[in-house]
Amino acid sequence: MINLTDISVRFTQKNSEVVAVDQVSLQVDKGDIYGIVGYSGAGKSTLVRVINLLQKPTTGKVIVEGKNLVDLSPRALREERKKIGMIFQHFNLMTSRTIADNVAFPLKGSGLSKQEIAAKVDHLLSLVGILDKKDAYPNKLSGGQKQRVAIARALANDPKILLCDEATSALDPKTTLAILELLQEVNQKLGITIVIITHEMQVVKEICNKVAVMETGRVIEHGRVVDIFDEPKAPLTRDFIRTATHVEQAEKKLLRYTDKTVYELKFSNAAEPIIIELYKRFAVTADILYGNIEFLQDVPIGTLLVTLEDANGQEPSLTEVSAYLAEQGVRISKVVRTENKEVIV
Ligand SMILES: Nc1ncnc2c1ncn2[C@@H]1O[C@H](COP(=O)(O)OP(=O)(O)OP(=O)(O)O)[C@@H](O)[C@H]1O
Repeated sequence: MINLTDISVRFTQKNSEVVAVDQVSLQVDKGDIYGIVGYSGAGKSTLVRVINLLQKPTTGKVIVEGKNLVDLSPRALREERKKIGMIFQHFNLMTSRTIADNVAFPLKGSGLSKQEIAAKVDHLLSLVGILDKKDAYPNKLSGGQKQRVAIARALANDPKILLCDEATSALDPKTTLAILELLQEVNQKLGITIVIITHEMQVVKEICNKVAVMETGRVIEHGRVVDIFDEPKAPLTRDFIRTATHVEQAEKKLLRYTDKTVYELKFSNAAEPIIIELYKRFAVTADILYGNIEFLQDVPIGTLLVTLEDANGQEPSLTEVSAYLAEQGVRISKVVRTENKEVIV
C-alpha cells in the first residue's frame, strides 16, 4: 500500500546540512496500524510528511497504491493526497469556524450539494462521538474533543490512509487511550490504513501491529510488534520497550532491596509451568519478585524478575537451567547493577 524506497531528506542550512531521514525503506500493508517510534529529532515527522509529499524527499521513491508520488503533476498529486488524511499533535483546527465548518472544509469543491455536505459532516461527527458539539467553536472543546474533530475532518474525503503525527502527545493518559481506541475503530470499521508517529512505545503497544524504530534519521529495527516486543535487538528498542512495560522501574527498585542476583525471564506463550519445572528438574527455587504480562494482538508477552537458589541455598549453576529455559522459549538474562543487562548464553 505504501512503499518507501531509499528515502533521504537533507536540509541545507547556511553552513551545514542536516540529514533528517537517511536512506529509509519501509513497507506499510493495507490494514496495518504502523507505528514509527523514536526520540525527538530522530526524523519521524519528516518521514511521515514524505508519505503525502508535504515533504519532498531529496532522494527515493514514495509509492502509494502503485503510484510514485514524486513523479506526479501538481494536479494528480492533489487527487492522490485526498486519499491520505492527516492529524497533528496540536489539532490545527480553524478557531474562527464552528466544529461543523471545520469538518466541512475539505469537502469544498467536492461536487457534493450543501445538504449532502451537511449530512456527511453529521455522519462523521457522530462516528467520532462528538455530534452534540457541531455548532461550538474549537476553543470550547477539550484536547480530546479537538482531536476527535480533527479525525472527523481527516476522514471527510474518505481517505484510504490516515497519518497521525504525535496525535496523542498533547493529551492526558486517559484521553490518549480513548483517542487510540477511536483510531483502532477507524482502522477496523472503515478499513483505513494508519501510520502513527510517536515517541511513546506505550502508544505502539496499545494499537499498532507493526513498528519501526528510528534513530538519527535511520530505521534501526522494524517488524511485527509482537516479535519486536518479544525479542528486541537494538539497545534503543530495548530501552523503549522496558519503559513501556514498566520492567525498568521495577528492576531499579528491586536492586535497591536485594543483594542477590536478579534474573529476568522473558517469554511469550510459555508452554510448561517453568517455575515448578525448575524445582523438579534442577532443585532450583525461583523466588518471584515481579511479574508482568502484556497482551499484544492477543499474544501474551511475559516478564518475571526472580532470584534463584539451589538446594544448598547457593546461586545455582545456570548451564542446564538456561538450556532448559531456551527449549521452552524462555530467555534468561542477569539484571546487572549498571544501565545495561548481561545476557547469559
Ligand atoms: N525544515 C527543516 N529545516 C532544517 N532542519 C530540519 C527541518 N525539519 C526538520 N529538521 C531537522 O531534521 C531532524 C529531524 O527532525 P524531525 O522533526 O523529523 O524529527 P522528529 O523525530 O519528528 O522529532 P520531533 O518529535 O521533535 O519533531 C532534526 O534534526 C530537525 O532539526
